[in-house]
Amino acid sequence: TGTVFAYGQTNSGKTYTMRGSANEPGIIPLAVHDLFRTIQQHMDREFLVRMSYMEIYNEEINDLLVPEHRKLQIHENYERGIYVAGLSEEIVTCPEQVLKFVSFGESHRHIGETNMNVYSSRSHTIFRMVIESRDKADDSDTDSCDAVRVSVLNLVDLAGSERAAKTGAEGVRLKEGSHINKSLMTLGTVIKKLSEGIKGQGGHVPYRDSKLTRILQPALGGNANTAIICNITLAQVHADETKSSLQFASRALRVTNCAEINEILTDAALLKRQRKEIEELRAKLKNSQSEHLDEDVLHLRNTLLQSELEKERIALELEEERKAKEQREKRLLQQAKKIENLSSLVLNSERDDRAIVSSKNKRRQTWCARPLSNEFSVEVQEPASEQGSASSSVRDERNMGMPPCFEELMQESYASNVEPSAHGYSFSDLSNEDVSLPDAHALLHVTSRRKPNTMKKSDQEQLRGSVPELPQDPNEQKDAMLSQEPSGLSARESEAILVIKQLQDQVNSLELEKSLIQNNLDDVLEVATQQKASFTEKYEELQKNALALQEEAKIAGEKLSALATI
Ligand SMILES: Nc1ncnc2c1ncn2[C@@H]1O[C@H](COP(=O)(O)OP(=O)(O)OP(=O)(O)O)[C@@H](O)[C@H]1O
Repeated sequence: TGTVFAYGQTNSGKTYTMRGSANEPGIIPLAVHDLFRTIQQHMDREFLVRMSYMEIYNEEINDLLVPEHRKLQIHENYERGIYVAGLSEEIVTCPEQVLKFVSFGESHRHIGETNMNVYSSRSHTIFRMVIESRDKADDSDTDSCDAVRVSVLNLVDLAGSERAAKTGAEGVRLKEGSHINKSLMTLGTVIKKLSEGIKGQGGHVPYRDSKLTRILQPALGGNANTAIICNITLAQVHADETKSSLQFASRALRVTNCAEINEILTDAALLKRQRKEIEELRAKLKNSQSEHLDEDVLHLRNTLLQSELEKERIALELEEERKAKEQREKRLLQQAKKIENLSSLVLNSERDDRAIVSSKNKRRQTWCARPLSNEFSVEVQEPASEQGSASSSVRDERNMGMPPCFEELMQESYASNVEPSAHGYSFSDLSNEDVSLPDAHALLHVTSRRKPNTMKKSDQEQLRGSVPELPQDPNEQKDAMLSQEPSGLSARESEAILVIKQLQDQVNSLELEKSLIQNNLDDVLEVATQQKASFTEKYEELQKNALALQEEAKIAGEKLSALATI
C-alpha cells in the first residue's frame, strides 16, 4: 500500500499539488500515468486496476463517482480488512479513463467560499487505486503461482488545517470547520502517538475517533509506504499556521511503517505454492546433502592423507635418528678402545721408567763395571720376592706392547757393558757361577736405546692416527706438551697424555651431543605421539559429524515424504 497526503492550511496549494494543471500535472495524473507505464513493462503478469473516489465531508463518507451514494459506512473483515461498504469501484484500463473519472468526482466535491480561497475545499478527498496482479503462466507451469498480489494507492487531499476564526467562517462554514478540524485533530493525535512509539508499547492509538483516520489506518503506522506533503504559505500573517503545519510534519517524520506485499491465495494457489516449496526444499536438501557429504568425504580423505604423510615423515626421521645414534655409539666405542689402548701404553711406559729407576739403584749398589772375580757377589737390597713379582708383572705388561726378549737383553747388556776379554768373563762362564745376576727389569735401562723400537709398528701407527689434532709444527708440539705436562715425563708420554686428554674431550663432547640428540629424539617422539592422537581424535569427530549429517538427511527426507503425502 502506498499513500500520499497533502496537508496544510487553506489556500496553501494542496489541491493544486494533487491535481496540478494542464501544463503542470499534479501527483494524481503523474501517479496514474506512471502506474500504467509500469504495468506495460511487466508483460509476464496480468493486471486488474480498479479506482474509487470518495470525500469525507462533515464526518460523512460520500462516493464522488456515484453522487447518490452518500453517508457510506466503514466495515472491517478478515479478507478485505478496513473498507467502505457500498463504495463504487470502476475498472480502468488507461490513464485517460482514470483522469476522466477524477474530473467527474471533483465536480461533485464540496467546496465553499472562504475569506482566503474562493474555491476552498471543505472536504477531505481520497482517490484510491487498487491494482491486482498475478503471473500470466498457465496451470501446467509448475514454476508459476496463482497467488494474486494486491496493491493499493491512496492519494489524499486534506481540507485546510487552519483555525475557523481566521477563515472568517460562520454558520454552515463554521460547522464544516469544526468537523474538518475534528478529523485533522484526530489525524494530528494519531501521528503524535505513533511518533512517540505508543503503538510499539501496546498503547492505544485513536484511529476510530475520525472517519479519515479510520479509513487510512493501514497507511498510518501500518502496512504502507506513506508520504506527507506539507503545504505552507509564506505570508507573515500565516506564521502560526505555518509553524503548526511544520510541527505536524516534524512529528509525522518520526512515524515508522512496515510495508509488506499483500497477496490473496486461493486453496488451489496455496496447494500449488506449497508443492513448489516442497520441490524447492527437496532439491535444496538433495544438493546440500550431496555437497556436504562430498565435502566431508574429501575433508576426511585429506586429513587421512595428511596424517599418513606425517606418520611417514616421522618414521623417516626416527629411522635417521636411530642410524645416527648407532653411528655415534660405534664411534664412542672406537674412541673408548683407543683410549684403553693408549692408557695401557702409558701405564707400560710409566712402569718401564720405574723399573729403570729401580735397576739404576741396584746397579749403583750391587753391580758396577769392575773386573769380575770368582768372589764377585751381589747384595740384593730389596726383597727378592718383591723384585721377582715386580719383574714378572712388568714383563707381563711389557709383553702387551713391547716384547723384547729377556735373554737378548741380557746378552746385549753384557756385550755392551762388560768386556769379557778385559775381565776374563763370559756369559757361559757366569751361568755356572754362584753369582747374583741383576734383576731383569733392572737391565732395561741398558737397553733404553732400543725402547722406541720395542713398540709395535701397529701401535705406532695407531698412536699417530689418533693424534691428528696435534700441532703440525714440531716447535708448537713441543711447546704445547711442555705447557701441559709435568716436568720429568718423556715426549712420548706427554704425547700420549695429550692425545688421551683430547680424546676424553671428544668423548665428553660426543656424550653431550648424544644426550642432546636423545632429548631431541624424545621431543620428536612426543610431538609425533601428540599429533597422532589429535589426528585420530579429528578423524573420529569427522566420522561422527558425517553420521550425524546422514541422520539429519534421513530425517529431512522422511519429513519431506510425509509433507508430500499430505
Ligand atoms: N504551485 C502553484 N502554482 C500556481 N498556482 C498555484 C500553486 N499553488 C497554488 N496555486 C493556486 O493557489 C490557489 C489556492 O490553491 P489550492 O486551492 O490548491 O489551495 P488549497 O490548499 O487546496 O486550499 P483549500 O484548502 O482551501 O482547498 C489556487 O487558485 C491555485 O491555482
